[in-house]
Amino acid sequence: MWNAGLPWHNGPDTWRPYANNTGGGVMRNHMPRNDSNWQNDPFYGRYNNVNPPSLMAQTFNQQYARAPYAVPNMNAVARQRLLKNTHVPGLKTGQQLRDSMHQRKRKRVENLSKRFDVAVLDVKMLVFSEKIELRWVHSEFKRMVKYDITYVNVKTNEGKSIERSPTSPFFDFKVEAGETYRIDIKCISTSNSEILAHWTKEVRAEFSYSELKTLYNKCLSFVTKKLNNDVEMHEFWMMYRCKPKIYWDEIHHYCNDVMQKYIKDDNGQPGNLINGKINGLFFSARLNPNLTLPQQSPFGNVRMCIDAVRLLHPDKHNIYFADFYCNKNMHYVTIVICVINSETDRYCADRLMKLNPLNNPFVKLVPPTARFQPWRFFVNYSLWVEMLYTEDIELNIGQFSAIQALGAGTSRIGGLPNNKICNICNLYPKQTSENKKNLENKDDTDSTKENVDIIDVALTSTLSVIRETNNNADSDVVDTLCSLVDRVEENCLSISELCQKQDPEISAFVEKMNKEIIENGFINEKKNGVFVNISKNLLDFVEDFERRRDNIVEEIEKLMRLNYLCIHMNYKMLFEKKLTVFVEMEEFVKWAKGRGYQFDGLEITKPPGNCGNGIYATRNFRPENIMISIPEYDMITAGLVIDLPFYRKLTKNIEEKMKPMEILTMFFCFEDLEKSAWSPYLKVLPQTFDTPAFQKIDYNLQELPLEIRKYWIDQKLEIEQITTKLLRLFPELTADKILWAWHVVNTRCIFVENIEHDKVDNSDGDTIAVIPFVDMLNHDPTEFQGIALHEKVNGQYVVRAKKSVSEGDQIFVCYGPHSNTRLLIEYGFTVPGNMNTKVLIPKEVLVTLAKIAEIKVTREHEMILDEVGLPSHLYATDEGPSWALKNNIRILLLEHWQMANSRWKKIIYSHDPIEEEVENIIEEKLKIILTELKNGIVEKAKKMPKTVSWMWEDQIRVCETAIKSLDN
Ligand SMILES: C[S@@+](CC[C@H](N)C(=O)[O-])C[C@H]1O[C@@H](n2cnc3c(N)ncnc32)[C@H](O)[C@@H]1O
Repeated sequence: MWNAGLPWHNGPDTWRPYANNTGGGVMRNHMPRNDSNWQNDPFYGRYNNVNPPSLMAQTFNQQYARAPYAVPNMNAVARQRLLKNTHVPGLKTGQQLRDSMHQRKRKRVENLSKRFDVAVLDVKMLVFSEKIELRWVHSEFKRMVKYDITYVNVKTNEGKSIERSPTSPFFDFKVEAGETYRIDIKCISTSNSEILAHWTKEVRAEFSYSELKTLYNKCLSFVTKKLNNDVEMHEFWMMYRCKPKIYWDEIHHYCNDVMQKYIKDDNGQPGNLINGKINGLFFSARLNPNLTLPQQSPFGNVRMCIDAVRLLHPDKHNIYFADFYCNKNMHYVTIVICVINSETDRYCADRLMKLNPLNNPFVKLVPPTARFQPWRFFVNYSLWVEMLYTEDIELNIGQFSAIQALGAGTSRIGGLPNNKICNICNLYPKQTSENKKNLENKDDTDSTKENVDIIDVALTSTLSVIRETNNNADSDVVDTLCSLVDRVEENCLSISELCQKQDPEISAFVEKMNKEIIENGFINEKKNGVFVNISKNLLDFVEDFERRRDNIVEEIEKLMRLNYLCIHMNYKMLFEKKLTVFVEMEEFVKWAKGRGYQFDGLEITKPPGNCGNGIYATRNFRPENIMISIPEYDMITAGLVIDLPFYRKLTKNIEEKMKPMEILTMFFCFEDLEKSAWSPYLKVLPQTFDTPAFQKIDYNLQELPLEIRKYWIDQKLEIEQITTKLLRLFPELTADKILWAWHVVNTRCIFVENIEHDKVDNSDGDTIAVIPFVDMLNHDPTEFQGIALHEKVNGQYVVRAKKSVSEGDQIFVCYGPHSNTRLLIEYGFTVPGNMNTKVLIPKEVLVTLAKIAEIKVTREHEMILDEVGLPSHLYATDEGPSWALKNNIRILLLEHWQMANSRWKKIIYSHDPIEEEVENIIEEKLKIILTELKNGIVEKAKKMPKTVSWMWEDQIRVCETAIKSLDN
């Protein structure tokens, strides 16, 4: 039976004491059992550390019985040699390397901060894995300054310097994920070159939260893609960690039997948020398809097993998603396990994606169904789940067994690089993200980077040959060999070396390896054959590579040439587009100033996110200050358009009058991008819109909340009617052009009371205008600082500051107290945490709910409800149900005698406060009504497709807030 009470081994090995193998001790107090009833015995669960028969692994003893030379003693020279050569994560040698790296980094940062003794610039920074955005406050230093920005990759020392004027206090640059950049911004006087202020920082290019979330979603779709969203998981009972014997030796001899966590290496996505940031110990829970523990590991020849519940208990641990990547064949997900409220837990809670331990597709815990039953644990097997436990672990909580090693612990110092080509797990797969770099290196032989992968594959297969060949070999020796192969690999993978065709180096390494084997006396009569085979394989590999290298390189070059062509074209297009956008905006600003628009202290910039352009303050404004002023004659109104010679002529034969919306839509359909007097303005207008109408999404009416249905129907009707009419009047137009023009007007027009015009049909009013520049202001329903008004006395349309505005702020206005559904349908965006969400309760629904709340509703009540005509609305604010809704309930609670002879009017329209007793009943009934309403919406939401379910969830939240306020 697997490790059940039998001694670890009977040999004279000195490291035995830490291996909890004596049959006693806290974790090992089980009795060896051979019965088949283990599943039914609660004592025989995960807590007593005995494994079900399906988990039984071969113990060391079993292996020992078959292979007399398994795990022999290692002589001191060999051990020394191994320590020197082998890179085993967690082993002191590697740790020292990393410690000194960190020390150097700290020193660098300290030195940097000492360099300048001047004011510190206030810089805000957004870090992504592919770019870093900087924005700084230009306030104290008035006009006569410039900003020098330098960024340098601290590893390669490559970087750039650029200069920025005070009107452009922002900059962004592309980065390599995982690389650290030193950024310096200096504010320099242009008159005497004195440095007035300075800011510097070393920043690692790593995932922003949204990037991590995208990676998480990619991982989710990877694990759910199969079998109609069924996640492939198997149960496990133990978590295990395999390492070379020397690793455990070291812990036993030098670390008091405490396995210390160590800094996470560079495995995985280079931009992940854990490499070099948190300490941990990797564990796995993956079993063979027949649920037995694997008998081989690439990480070492001794396996430590720990009861899963020790490392993974929802009361004690939080788990986080940290990474998703692949190395050619296998996809990996990295799950971080933290002791709740530990330092690492706090770090992870701020940066990583927390997983629900009871419900996630990677490592799932199932609570006991009865008392004394143990927790159950499941792990996904469609990808490799790496679990990083972030605390130290005492060796005595584990059980140890010997297994077959397939390697030395890692095949690269610092970790294996991920596969950057894979579309499944890369946010920016190599083909696209490295366009620029590849283009710049077009003729550089570095291009043979692809070679790396081929050689990588070849070496991996060499390793597998070694594994196969030396089935019975001493695993310490195999470890040494593997580490040497790693070193060969590390050397040959240097691209420039490879391209200079320094393959002899590989041969030199192989030779060196052979010498090492002989020097250390590993070879004796018995094993000679095995090692000759191994070295022969390596030599074969080198020769084979030599033979095929030219072909390989030629093939790759062919591919690269093709690739470059595409990359070059794409990059050129992208660059040209960016440049065009920039130039167009400058042209627009010049054009606007030329027409008398005033907007000193403002500039148009693209804010983060997907919201087009926005207006930013480049200086402070006080409340009431005018920020924008536009001559009123420049507002684009229906009256202005219809009087323009071109449109007068165009509409001369049209007898019917056109409405303002139709005229403005016609204007944006016909204005010529190049020849129009508004050309610079037309060029900065958006080409597309995110509204459902523009995206051609047709909602099923029944799936929309009542609150928005009418708005959606009306919008569709308006677009349909305007399209039909404009196509009839101007057959040269297309429906798509009309749709675009209608959107320009609808998303940008502003309420203005226009003077009546005899050629404009103002039967529905004439209150819209498109006002260039002002229409660049984005919406914020709560924090808006701008109030826009037509100041007729001054003949200007102005935007004033409602409150103080600081330099660097984006200026917002409020488009209206719109719910997110309305914002989406009308403007194509939503606002997180929008308090204007509204739940509409139509009269019929209110009456039905009132009856459920045992209110006796009669025809008379309904007639009074109709006559009073108050809407029954709920809003997301926590002030409770609206006065109107309460009043409607009050109406429904009227007694028959109170309604007779219009007596109800005195009650309902009275200014006296409602009596406390009545108020209490109203609230009691409202609570029942709203709870029923909420339950109804919850049921409805369950049936809704994803595209609209958020709308229903918003409605549920509003109901819950109202119910809660009644409770209070
Ligand atoms: C009057 S325009 C504002 C200027 C616009 N951003 C541009 O690039 O021209 C209205 C449009 O701006 C975008 N927008 C405004 N406020 C937004 C916000 N808070 N979030 C996202 N997009 C917003 C929406 O696309 C909306 O249709």
